[in-house]
Amino acid sequence: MKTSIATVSISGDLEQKLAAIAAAGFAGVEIFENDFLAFDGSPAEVGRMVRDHGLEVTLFQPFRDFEGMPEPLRGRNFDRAERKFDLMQELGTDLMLICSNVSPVALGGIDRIAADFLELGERAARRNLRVGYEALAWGRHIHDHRDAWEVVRRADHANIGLILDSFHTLARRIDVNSIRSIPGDKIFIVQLADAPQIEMDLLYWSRHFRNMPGEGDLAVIDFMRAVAATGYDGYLSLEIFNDQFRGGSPSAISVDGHRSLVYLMDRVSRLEPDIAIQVPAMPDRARVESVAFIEFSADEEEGGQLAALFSAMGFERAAEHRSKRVTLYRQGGIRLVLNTEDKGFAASSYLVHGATAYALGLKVDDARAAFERALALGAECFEQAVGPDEITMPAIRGVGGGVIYFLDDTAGLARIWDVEFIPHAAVADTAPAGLIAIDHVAQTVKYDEMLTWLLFYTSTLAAHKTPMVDIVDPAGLVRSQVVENAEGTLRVTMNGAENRNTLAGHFITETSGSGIQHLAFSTGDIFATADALRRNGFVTLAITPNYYDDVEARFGLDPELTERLKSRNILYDRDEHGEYFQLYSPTFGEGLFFEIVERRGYRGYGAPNAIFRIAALRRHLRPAGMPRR
Ligand SMILES: O=C(O)c1ccc(O)c(O)c1
Ligand SMILES: [Mg+2]
Repeated sequence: MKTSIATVSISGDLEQKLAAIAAAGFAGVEIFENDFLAFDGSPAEVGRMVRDHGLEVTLFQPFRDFEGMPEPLRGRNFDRAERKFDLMQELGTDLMLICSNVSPVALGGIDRIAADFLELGERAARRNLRVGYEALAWGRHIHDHRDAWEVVRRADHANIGLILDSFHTLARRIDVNSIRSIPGDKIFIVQLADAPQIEMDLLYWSRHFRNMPGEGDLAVIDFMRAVAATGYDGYLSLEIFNDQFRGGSPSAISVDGHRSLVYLMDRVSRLEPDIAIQVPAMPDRARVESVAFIEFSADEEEGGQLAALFSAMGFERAAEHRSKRVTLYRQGGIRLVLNTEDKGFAASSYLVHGATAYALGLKVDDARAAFERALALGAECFEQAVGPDEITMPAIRGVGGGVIYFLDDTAGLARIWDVEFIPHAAVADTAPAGLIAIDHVAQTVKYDEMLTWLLFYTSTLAAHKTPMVDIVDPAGLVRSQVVENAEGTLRVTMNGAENRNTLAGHFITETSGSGIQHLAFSTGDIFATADALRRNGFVTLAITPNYYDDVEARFGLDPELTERLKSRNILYDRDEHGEYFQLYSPTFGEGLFFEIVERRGYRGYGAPNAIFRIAALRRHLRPAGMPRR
């Protein structure tokens, strides 16, 4: 498969853009005229720069307001096109993109437009150039790829073809199956973009909110299936107008872009196995069976505090690592690993981020396959020296530089706990609290990394994302989106912080980056759990009495239930599937905390309660500017 990206999709000057695009693995680049105009060098120099990076110029664009014009504008447009043909020849590309005319004086008329393209085709042919016609969703007369195709068909010239752009087709909800009857060789290039589903003016939506395939809500897979069915096997070119990307990291955005194309085509080739496009072979998305463990890094002192907290939550100190200062805590199906080594990755993570949950172990159907797929999608492999009796778990780097380990039932990996750890003779300092499993892992990320990690998870693991919700923090909005699988065995909530004053923003600032901010454990009986926790000396986050008045009124709760909730600081929510109960620990360190939930059919995450628990959690934070500990 041949991948390309338009220079407008990323930030930086032309040199920075090309370097990032090449490093991410693209083969081609669309040169946007403005990037060229702003560059202090000749077209030939730009062409050389592109080729020096091992890239090809896939097209030059955009040429605007060409077709269906009255004289003398029509004549001038041909002169203008000839000038750009000169430039293209110097640049070293044979394809020009003409987007449909938006001028109020454009005359329209499909045969008039076709005649203009026939004449331009003749001129292009003299120079061995080609021209592709793209219907902008807001074009004056042509705003549907079916009409653009009719123009191309009537022009009937070898050097005139069609350019498809998923945004324009999908934004207008045009039936993508209409693409299946277009001959593949008349499609000169395919541009791809996704976008979040928001109701707004088409032009504004397109120019500011496009994102990478798989990052938005449009049916880009269906679009691409239809394109693939035509036999098309040319470039797949990202054209992403996005305000955030324009200001983002050129390399990170390029890596996301490349991943999005590989992932898209992986999905398409599984649905349409006979397509002409060659798609890299890789294992299918990994099925997550459970969150097998969470590993914390800390020094001795904070490690002791965390251990006390685990103990208060009813965890049993189950085993010690044979050779390292690593302790395994267990309760129900939950494993927490506390690493207080002063060497190795955990120690360096502690130095940089403080006491955090730096690693996530996922039990998948096939750990090797999950690892291979992640690498094929551009994930960074994680390796560190293992001791003589230790097992190497396949691992990659995840959010905030943390680690994701893959485990499975194969003999080598399933035995890890027995091989590496020595069990304790029952040392339960406290009574179990009925915790069963990890309900969800909550990661806090910088807002402009949200799309990166959503794509990372959904492309690697068999999981989907849910719509974004706003979480109201007294100090600002936090955007929250969930990655989960249908079985409910993987639930990762991602909170994107835009400003450092929010609880999430504070966590990012003070721990030097994104990471796991809280863990939610499930229980089958939140009231019994709350009582057990209390007996263990666990301090529950205090919720205001005002909350309970409101919740009782809002849901029409039995006052007796309200009282049971209130006396235990349990929050309540309900959706069409059932009820939800939550309680929280105060924050530990720079904002790490724990949650305990009981789901009675409920599918959400208690978003309406977030404002109340955030306000309460904030009361425990170290004031800004005060030294750590
Ligand atoms: O927003 C635009 O004007 C514009 C220009 C060229 C394109 O290929 C496109 O999809 C949009
Ligand atoms: Mg386009």
